[in-house]
Amino acid sequence: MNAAMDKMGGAHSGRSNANAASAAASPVITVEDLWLTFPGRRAEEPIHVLENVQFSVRPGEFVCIVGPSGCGKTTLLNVLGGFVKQTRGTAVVEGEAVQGPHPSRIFVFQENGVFPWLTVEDNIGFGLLNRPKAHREKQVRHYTEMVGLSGFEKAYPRELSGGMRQRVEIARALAAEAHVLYMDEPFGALDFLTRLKMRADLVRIWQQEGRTILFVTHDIEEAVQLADRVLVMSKRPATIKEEVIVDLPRPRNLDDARYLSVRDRIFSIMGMDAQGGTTGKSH
Ligand SMILES: Nc1ncnc2c1ncn2[C@@H]1O[C@H](COP(=O)(O)OP(=O)(O)OP(=O)(O)O)[C@@H](O)[C@H]1O
Repeated sequence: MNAAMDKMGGAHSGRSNANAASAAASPVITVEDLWLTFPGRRAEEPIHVLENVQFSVRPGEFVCIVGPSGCGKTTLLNVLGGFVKQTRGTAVVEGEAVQGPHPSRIFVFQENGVFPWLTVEDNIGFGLLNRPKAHREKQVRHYTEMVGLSGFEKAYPRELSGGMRQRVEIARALAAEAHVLYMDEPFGALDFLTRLKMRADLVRIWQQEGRTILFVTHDIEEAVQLADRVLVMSKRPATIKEEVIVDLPRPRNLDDARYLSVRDRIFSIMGMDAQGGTTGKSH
């Protein structure tokens, strides 16, 4: 067991009973000694993106990944989703080494994930086309309501706001019974108020559903608002520099001194202050 894994073990102490139960279960995601280099095109040098990345995620956990722009956050999700093959190391999801995309692991991207030619209900039911009609309809009704889109079932994406389109994507992922949701800056294109609302709604939905979420964001405040645990990546070639447990009750109060303290700790790990300035040191 390496130092990063050791830290994870130590971090479990003092967590709630529910989290303690989750901690006892086998991890749903295990990444060990993961390296990835993209070959250089023509005369370009190869790009070393990931270096000795290791972490694990327990069932039902909400884990955020933050790190400097371009460090490899999306690439890491792409490896876990089976879209990109690592150069070395292992990525195991639900007990199986990742070999390629899998229907029970679903991506929610920043935008343009919904099918513009399908209505809201057909988008949400898309992952259930091979299931009996009655089951599909029940799931679609349930998740349409859960994400607050009742009344918009027959609307097309062009008739919806950006936040509503993201709700369709989230509902589609949940309806398809994805065990693991990979979310890559899903709220990055939304305005500030919509983003705040979407975060609160996502936490509520996650609490009801108990799915495992791995969520990439640039936004440290967003990570601290959402996550059980934040993995802080270093600059490229990226590794997990540190992981920070966010042991705060939900919904989280953004003025709470404990929230601000966790947030500032992550800024400090990244060598920044909360105003976006650099501190000149990172640990
Ligand atoms: N398919 C690819 N081929 C070659 N290089 C790639 C490929 N995909 C990503 N890269 C490079 O890998 C590095 C990491 O990219 P990635 O998109 O994973 O970073 P990121 O941390 O998600 O960035 P951001 O925070 O800006 O979204 C970048 O230098 C990028 O140019």
